[in-house]
Amino acid sequence: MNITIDRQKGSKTNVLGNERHSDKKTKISVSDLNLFYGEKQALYSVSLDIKEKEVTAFIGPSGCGKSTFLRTLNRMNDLIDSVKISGKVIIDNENIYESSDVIKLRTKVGMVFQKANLFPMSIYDNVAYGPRMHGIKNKKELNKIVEESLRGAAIWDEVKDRLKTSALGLSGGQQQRVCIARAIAMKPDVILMDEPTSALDPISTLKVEELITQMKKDYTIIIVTHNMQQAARISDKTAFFLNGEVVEYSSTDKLFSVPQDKRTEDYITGRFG
Ligand SMILES: Nc1ncnc2c1ncn2[C@@H]1O[C@H](COP(=O)(O)OP(=O)(O)OP(=O)(O)O)[C@@H](O)[C@H]1O
Repeated sequence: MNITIDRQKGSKTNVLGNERHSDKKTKISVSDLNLFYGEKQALYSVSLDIKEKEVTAFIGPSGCGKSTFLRTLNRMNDLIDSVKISGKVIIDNENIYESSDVIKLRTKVGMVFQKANLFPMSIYDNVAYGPRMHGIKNKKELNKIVEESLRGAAIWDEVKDRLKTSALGLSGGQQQRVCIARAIAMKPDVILMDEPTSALDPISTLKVEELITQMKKDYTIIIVTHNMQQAARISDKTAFFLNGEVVEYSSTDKLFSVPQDKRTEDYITGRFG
């Protein structure tokens, strides 16, 4: 496969991968992270830093640990009994595995899944759900959060006249943007996205990609994708995973134009995976 780097406006790196804006703060620092499902090791000594207000993409063949790693960043793997984790994940100077406040963590680090998973309720109630659970009852305040979140997810104009109708009546692409609005409503710093466009048609995919590019001015975004063109289009940094290890991690331009590792080159040129 030939990867053409078709960067959208706002690219922060040049072709050689030299950062033009290297002043960004590290938001997440992962060191020596190992993860086991029972006896089976799924992540091997993963260490990487993620900068704030950038888009970071994880690519790699099926089963290489991308989603597992993504889920370590807001402790979603805690929900699986057999999981054992060692190593550190530091977000804003705090090791998230040493803090007991998982609810606070998942508010700060929101998540959008592969398939839109809206509740069978109105568009309004879907977006207001999280804030209500956090005790916000004031109607005016909720209206403001719902509008701001839907605007932030670039779907306000499409749904503003049908906020009280079922969210499940929207198209798949619209539903996915409402899911993004639902994540935004919790005012996170970081949004994890696990293959958010894999169930969408090309036009909806493009809308979500444009949205991600706009959102990075406010959020740190980490996306798992099978689509290398997508990683090339929207991410600032890319990590290539293989068999539970990070083989290569660099600016997206550099990784796709001058990969340093033969395995990365083989993968991005379609020799395997
Ligand atoms: N809940 C689980 N219990 C046991 N093993 C699991 C579980 N989830 C994932 N695994 C295993 O861990 C490894 C990594 O899986 P993971 O889903 O993280 O890979 P991935 O790169 O995201 O794959 P894909 O691209 O197909 O989604 C695989 O071998 C998988 O079978």
